This record gives sequence, C-alpha cells and structure tokens, in this order.
Amino acid sequence: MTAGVDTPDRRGRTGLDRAGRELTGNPRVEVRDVRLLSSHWYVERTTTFDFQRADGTWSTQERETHDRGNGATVLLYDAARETVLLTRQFRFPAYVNGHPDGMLVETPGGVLDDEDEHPEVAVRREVVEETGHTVGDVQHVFDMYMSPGSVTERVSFYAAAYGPSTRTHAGGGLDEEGEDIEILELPVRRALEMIRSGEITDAKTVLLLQWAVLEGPFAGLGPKRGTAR
Ligand SMILES: Nc1nc2c(ncn2[C@@H]2O[C@H](COP(=O)(O)OP(=O)(O)O[C@H]3O[C@H](CO)[C@@H](O)[C@H](O)[C@@H]3O)[C@@H](O)[C@H]2O)c(=O)[nH]1
Ligand SMILES: [Mg+2]
Repeated sequence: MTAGVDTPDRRGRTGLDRAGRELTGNPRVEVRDVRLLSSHWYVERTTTFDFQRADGTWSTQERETHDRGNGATVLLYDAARETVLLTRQFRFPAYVNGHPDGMLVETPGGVLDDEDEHPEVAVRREVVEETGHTVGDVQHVFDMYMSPGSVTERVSFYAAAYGPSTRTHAGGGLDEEGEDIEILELPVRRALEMIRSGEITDAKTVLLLQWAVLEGPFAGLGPKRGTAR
C-alpha cells in the first residue's frame, strides 16, 4: 500500500501515479509508466514515455515532474493614482538559492484548492486573505507555464482595480498557514524601477507589471507629472 497511490496521502489524494496515462493529444507521445517518487506536500513523479522525434524515429525518455497544482495571481492597480498593491513575504526556496534575505515582492496570489477550483475564485480568495481587499471585476490577462521543463504548474494571471472602497479586511495572510505578509502600495513607476534594480525578482510580478504598461491599465504611462524630461 502506498500513500497517494492506493491509500489517501496527507492531503487526501489517491491515484497520483495515474497522471498522464490517459493523454491522447499528441500522437508522437506514448506514456509507458508513471512512478510516484514523493507526495508529501507537493507531488514528484517520474514518467517514462516513448517520444517520436521529428525524423520519425522513436526514443524512450524519462522525465521527472514537480506537481504543486496550479496557481493564480492578480495585479491590483489604481489607475487614477498610478499605484499598485504588492505583497512582501519570506520565500525559503529563493533564500536557499541566492536571494539575499528571501523577502520577495510579489503580486498577491496562491495555489488553487484543487483541480476543480476556477482560478478566478482562487485569486479572489487569495487577495482578501493576503491584502484585505475584496475586488470587483477581475480581468483575465493570460495563463502561463512558469517552468515548463520540470514544473507542471500553470498560473492564471488577472488584473483588478483596488482602492480605499475595496478594503474590507485586515489582510496579511493566514496565521494558521504560517503566512506573514506585508502589504506594499507603490507608485507603478517605482515598481518598474524595482525590476531594473533587482528589488523585484519574481517572474509573475514582472510579467504583470510589464503587461500593465504595455497594454493594460497603465498603457502609455508618461513621465511623472511635474518632472521635466
Ligand atoms: N507545510 C507546508 N506548507 C507549505 C509548503 N509549501 C507551501 N506551503 C504553505 O502553503 C501556503 C500556500 O499559500 P498560497 O498563497 O496558496 O500560495 P503561494 O505560496 O503564495 O504561491 C504559490 O503560487 C504562486 C502562483 O500564484 C507561485 O508563484 C508561488 O511560487 C507559489 O508556489 C503558504 O502558507 C505556504 O507557506 C510546504 O512544503 N509545507
Ligand atoms: Mg500567496
């Protein structure tokens, strides 16, 4: 008996060794075997599959995947005041891999509760938990694979207006999950400068900020009012 395969693992999951066996979308791929390596918090698998190369020959490949579910994130913007609302929290994986203190500035967001949860529902929940804002309309921006060679995660990106009237709760994250999240309101120009200076190093945050000035709520953002250029 293996937890996560025939008995529930600590998150109630079974059948974790079946992912991918049913895939038929690509005739050049035949999944042969799926082995569960770990299912503690996230799920690690190794999958053996036959792959037909461009020249027609078949080869057998083995690939490990890190499956942490899917995620959703949102850019909270105030178009009139030209500000964004970001979070700052400790991220051990970044800290252990060279970030000076592991305190990352990010757009709010998180993981979907399960495969059936709509990312828009998840992102609304995460925004309230992390920032205390209950937002109105949310605009879907795009869905992205953040590390497609090894991590299964697909992140859904959104944008929503925030302001004094959308503040309904305290925010700061869930104590019971050990979250301790600082809320950071920044002029969008300052956030863009923080990408250049290396103070913002989270990819989802960079994608949303750059989208916002290219074709989102801050498109055509000019030089700061009142400054000569
Ligand atoms: N016990 C335990 N808790 C964990 C572990 N990994 C994460 N957690 C906790 O699980 C909660 C997840 O919080 P969310 O807000 O749902 O996710 P997130 O960590 O903010 O964001 C994730 O999704 C983003 C996509 O929007 C990703 O960009 C980000 O890297 C991360 O994976 C956090 O309290 C976190 O500390 C773990 O290995 N063990
Ligand atoms: Mg989060």
